[in-house]
Amino acid sequence: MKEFKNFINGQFVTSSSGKTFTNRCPVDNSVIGTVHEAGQQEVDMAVRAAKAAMKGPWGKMTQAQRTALLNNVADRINERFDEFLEAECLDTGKPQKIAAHIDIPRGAANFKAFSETVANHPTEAFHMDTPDGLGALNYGQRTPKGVIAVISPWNLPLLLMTWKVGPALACGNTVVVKPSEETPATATLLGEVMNECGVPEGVYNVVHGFGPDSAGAFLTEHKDVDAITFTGETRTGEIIMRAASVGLRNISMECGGKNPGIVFADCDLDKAVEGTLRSAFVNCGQVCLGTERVYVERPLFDEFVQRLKDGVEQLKMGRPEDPSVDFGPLVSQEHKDKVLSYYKLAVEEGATVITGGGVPEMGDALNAGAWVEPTIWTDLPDDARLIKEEVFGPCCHIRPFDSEDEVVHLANDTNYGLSAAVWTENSAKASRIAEQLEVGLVWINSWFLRDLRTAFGGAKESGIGREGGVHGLEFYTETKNICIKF
Ligand SMILES: NC(=O)c1ccc[n+]([C@@H]2O[C@H](COP(=O)([O-])OP(=O)(O)OC[C@H]3O[C@@H](n4cnc5c(N)ncnc54)[C@H](O)[C@@H]3O)[C@@H](O)[C@H]2O)c1
Ligand SMILES: O=C/C=C/C=C(\O)C(=O)O
Repeated sequence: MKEFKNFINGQFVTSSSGKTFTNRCPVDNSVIGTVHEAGQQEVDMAVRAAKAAMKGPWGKMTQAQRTALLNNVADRINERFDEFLEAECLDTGKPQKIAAHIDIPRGAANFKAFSETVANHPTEAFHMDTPDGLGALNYGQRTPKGVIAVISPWNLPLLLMTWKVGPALACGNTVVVKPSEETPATATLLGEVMNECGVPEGVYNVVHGFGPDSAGAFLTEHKDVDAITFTGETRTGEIIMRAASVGLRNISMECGGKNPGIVFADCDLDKAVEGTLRSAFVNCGQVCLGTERVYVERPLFDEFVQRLKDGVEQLKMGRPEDPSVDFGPLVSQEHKDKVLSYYKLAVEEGATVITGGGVPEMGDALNAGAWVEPTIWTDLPDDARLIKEEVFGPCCHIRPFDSEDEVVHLANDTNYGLSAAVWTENSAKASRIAEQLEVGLVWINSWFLRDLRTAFGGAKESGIGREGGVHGLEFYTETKNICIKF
């Protein structure tokens, strides 16, 4: 039985209120351990420690010293790779094969990439004329914002948390992280790594708990938090924006999606099927960038539906440690109930179920887990709730289209605007479509291919702001203009 404590000022601390909650593994609903819930007192301690650390050794380090420390953190994550892998897969139930390829390596890489960005991006400089003819020089200086609150979700816990902690620390800030209550393990383990690498106390803090009336709300409402970076549901983002409005604190929001996949008849069909299989079903469909609406040009429609169905029916479900397994459970019983309610709704709204639609028979021990079948539907009307709302499960709806204009209209007919995948061998058409899509990210003939130097974020209700590369620097630093009169 494990214990997950808060990590504050370099120490693992229990909750002064004595409040705890149970962390369960969604594979079989077994108990992993007990999590110590942070109350107002622990959140105050964490923010105080983070604020003090800005004035301590961390605040006085050179960029090169900080970079060296963050590189050590990345290396240490890789040295303790198997522990991170096991912790992440117990919390989420995801196959180790996937986490070993995506979550843990990116968790480490996030600590390396942004030090390079900080070192290699200049600030602006402008010479200006003045009436006396002598002129003046303006130049920009980036300074850390201070204490950054990081609120992260459960679907890619280490990856999405370090995607924020990496640049925040590379820019010289300190952080207080509130990981999802579903996945406390890797954020806690990272506390050990920070200590092992000699990251000064108070630079990285973790408070465990829930959203409302718990650590999430206490942290985002805290007046000494200077900026908040959030990944999660759009409705949660709205609540956090309200909290951030007090004291005009800056926010970065990476929220939900209802992402289209657009498959033209001139695509490379093998690649389009394989790519859509990944984009709709990897991580049990729990990826914000995942495809939940697939539009296929009519001549290819029947063949594509059949090929995707065949692919889905070959996915192997099972325990995370089995190397042949591609498909795990959802993250929790609660999320399973939500996804199954959408499976029921789809049928009520008139869907034809091409495959799946229910709960798989997994055998005795696993039947208590959060398993659902990967599911494909066709024939839903464009205004169905299932076409409008994010399910965040292993499912997609496939609909035929006849023209470029029609598919652009269908793809954009949503409140969300995170990402899209376009499949065609005609690059002029691909660019034409990509430029018309109201999203933050378009992949052409690929999906979730990430270059950390590029802008990442969503349009419409999928988010506010961009992180990644220099865009992250804009959020994690305050740019000061210094004007020197000659
Ligand atoms: N755009 C992206 O980059 C991206 C990436 C991953 C996930 N997501 C989105 O995240 C969602 C799934 O994650 P989730 O269910 O963990 O999201 P969620 O919004 O329920 O929770 C996210 C985090 O916010 C915290 N939280 C909840 N209420 C809060 C409150 N009132 N104040 C402060 N904190 C609060 C939670 O405890 C958790 O740590 C999906 O909508 C998905 O699309 C988006
Ligand atoms: O579930 C959402 C995945 C988000 C991925 C990233 O933020 C990233 O790759 O940096």
